[in-house]
Amino acid sequence: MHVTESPLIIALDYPSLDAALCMADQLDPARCRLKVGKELFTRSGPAVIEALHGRGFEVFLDLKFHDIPNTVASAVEAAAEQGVWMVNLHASGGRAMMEAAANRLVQQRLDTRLIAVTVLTSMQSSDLVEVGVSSSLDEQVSRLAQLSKQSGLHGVVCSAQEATSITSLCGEDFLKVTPGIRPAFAAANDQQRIMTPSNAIRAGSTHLVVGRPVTQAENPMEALAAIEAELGIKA
Ligand SMILES: O=C(O)c1cc(=O)[nH]c(=O)n1[C@@H]1O[C@H](COP(=O)(O)O)[C@@H](O)[C@H]1O
Repeated sequence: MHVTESPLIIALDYPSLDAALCMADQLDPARCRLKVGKELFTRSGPAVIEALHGRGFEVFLDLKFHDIPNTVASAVEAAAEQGVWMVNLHASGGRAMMEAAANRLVQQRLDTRLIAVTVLTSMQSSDLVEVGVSSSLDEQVSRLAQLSKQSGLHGVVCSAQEATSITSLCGEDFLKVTPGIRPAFAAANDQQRIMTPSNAIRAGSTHLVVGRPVTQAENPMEALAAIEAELGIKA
């Protein structure tokens, strides 16, 4: 497996193994990590993880688990046994769920990073009100980040807009994995809390998740190169 210095994680949000591997084959494990999400994993299963590992990529398995503690701990264990670099769950599942999952990785000596989604980057304040959360969006993200840290997780998924405050609350080493990354040339799509790649790094994001700005670009490799240039990464 190649361990890259790049903060970039490319989201392989494709409907088939073939389409995902077609993109992976244009990419280089020295340049980025890859994220496998719900659609691709539901269609292709663990075969996609194996195929990406075989090409030298570190993989973030993004299935955002949210269930009772024993179920989530067992699912996280199953993901980690496939050798993935990172796996995630929803922090709103609570302390007992997160502790069970984190403890399971320690007990089984599994070296996979476990991170928690705070508030989805597709949500804004009014969406939180609608689901009965009365605190502000920033307060909710901070609360869930601190709970994730106390529960033994390695970091969180948040928007880059919250990365600075999470660093001051949870420390530099606490991972801030930020989707909603939108270079100036890209459309926001369904993302609400967005930031450019360079501003996200300046704000303290440790990893940037980029999907459609690269995968749906007319020329994906040119789009990736533009993001790398913005970040000062030499090709
Ligand atoms: O956990 C995630 O990866 C995630 C959390 C979140 O709050 N927002 C979010 O967009 N994501 C994922 O990050 C990716 C973003 O893709 P684009 O919006 O196409 O760049 C998608 O695969 C989402 O499933």
